Amino acid sequence: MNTVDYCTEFVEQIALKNPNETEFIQAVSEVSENILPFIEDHPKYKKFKILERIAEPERVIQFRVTWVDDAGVVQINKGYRVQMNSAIGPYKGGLRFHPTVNLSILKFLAFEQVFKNSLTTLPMGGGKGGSDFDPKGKSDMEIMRFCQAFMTELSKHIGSDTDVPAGDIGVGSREIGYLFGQYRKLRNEFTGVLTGKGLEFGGSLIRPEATGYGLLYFVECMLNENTDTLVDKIVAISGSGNVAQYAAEKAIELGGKVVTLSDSSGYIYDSEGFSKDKLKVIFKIKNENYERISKYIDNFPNAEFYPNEKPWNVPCDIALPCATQNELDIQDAITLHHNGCKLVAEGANMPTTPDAVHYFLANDILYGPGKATNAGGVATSGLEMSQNSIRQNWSREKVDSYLKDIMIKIHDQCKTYGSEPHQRNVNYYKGANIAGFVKVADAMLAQGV
Ligand SMILES: NC(=O)C1=CN([C@@H]2O[C@H](COP(=O)(O)OP(=O)(O)OC[C@H]3O[C@@H](n4cnc5c(N)ncnc54)[C@H](O)[C@@H]3O)[C@@H](O)[C@H]2O)C=CC1
Ligand SMILES: O=C(O)CCC(=O)C(=O)O
Repeated sequence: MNTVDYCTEFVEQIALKNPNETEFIQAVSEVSENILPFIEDHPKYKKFKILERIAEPERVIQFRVTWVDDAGVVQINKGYRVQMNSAIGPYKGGLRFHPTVNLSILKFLAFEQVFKNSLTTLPMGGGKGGSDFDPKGKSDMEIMRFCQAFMTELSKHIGSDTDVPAGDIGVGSREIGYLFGQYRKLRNEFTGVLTGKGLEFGGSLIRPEATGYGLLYFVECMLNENTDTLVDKIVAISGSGNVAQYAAEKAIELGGKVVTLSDSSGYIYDSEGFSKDKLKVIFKIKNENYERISKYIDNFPNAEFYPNEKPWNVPCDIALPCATQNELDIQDAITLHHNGCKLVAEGANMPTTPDAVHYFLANDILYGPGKATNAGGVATSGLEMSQNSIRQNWSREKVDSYLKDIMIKIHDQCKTYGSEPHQRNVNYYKGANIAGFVKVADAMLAQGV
């Protein structure tokens, strides 16, 4: 069978085995595009069906979450944990609370996480979980009761050496606190079973900032590779949650001019660029008041709000999608290109549709895939696990310097596997997929079928 037939058959099998799981099939297809030709050149991986095995979760746990809302009404949600691969370490990956959560989305996220965690150079397997619970409009007490009910079930399946969840969309430090409190009560043990914890109870400095900061450290590497820097670059960012906020903060610190942020209601455009003081207002709107991004205009009337639109039609040098999956499509890619965008790096997981990725690669736009560029978050979670294990708290400077070092190492791995003869740009898409695969694949080979 030639490589093209092998690829086609592989993806067909995945689609047959996982019917209607659109996002999961998309994630596996994207990875296999680079891995299957690599496997053809390294038959040991083919013989032992390593990619086929990576694409089948080791375990999927689904459970009922029942809780009582403020009006005394019983509510029922679905809870999940996908334990995808533990060949190189305990399952590790976030929890997402969002009404769109389903098995397809969590399997795609868990699959991506396996490769991402491998790239971090730390010993972490891949997992992901969450619920279709919608935190929007819920009171603090409702959030607490939901988290307690969710952890009552989840606690049976996780542990500091088994599976260590963290935050993702809809799960920040408040939710991690409630989840941790419930685990501690149920198990009567104080252990690093979650990351992203508060500093008072085992959290790590820099973890909140890590995904956004790491993204910008990676962008710096991509630019440096082309003897360029972030200074004076116009940066468009989507999202306004954890990743977007700290991506904006670090981009500004490195000399960039950040002009957009967004949420699911639309985007704001500030042609003067956000300053650190303006960002503080956004942090307050989003992290304390849980309000819409359009509130920014009340404070800065010169800025503009575009309801129900994405920020990709704003002229920029660099685009950083930091909101959610498939938020940047082919039309957005063409618009970005025509407006002069030279670099796209993903803060979110799989925010770029496959046709848009191929458009970037074909048009010499530097493209950094999320599994490499947003790995700083989980890497710093790995550093939190290390600190918990040795009962220490490292300084901000120490964690930040580890984070920077890890992002440089991820960039190096992408270069090793993604440099192509006669190509000016590193193919980070290919490099990240192959580098992430090799470590997990070799561990699986060594451990037997
Ligand atoms: N928090 C972390 O450490 C990491 C997060 N990620 C990914 O980054 C992305 C953002 O996550 P966080 O910032 O943690 O979540 P968050 O809950 O703090 O923020 C999510 C942001 O995305 C926006 N958003 C959600 N759905 C949207 C939609 N349909 N259209 C436009 N905006 C939308 C929300 O309004 C919010 O501003 C997700 O793809 C997540 O999987 C990736 C690596 C690590
Ligand atoms: O820190 C973690 O374990 C979770 C990070 C995460 O969910 C991600 O990288 O997408």
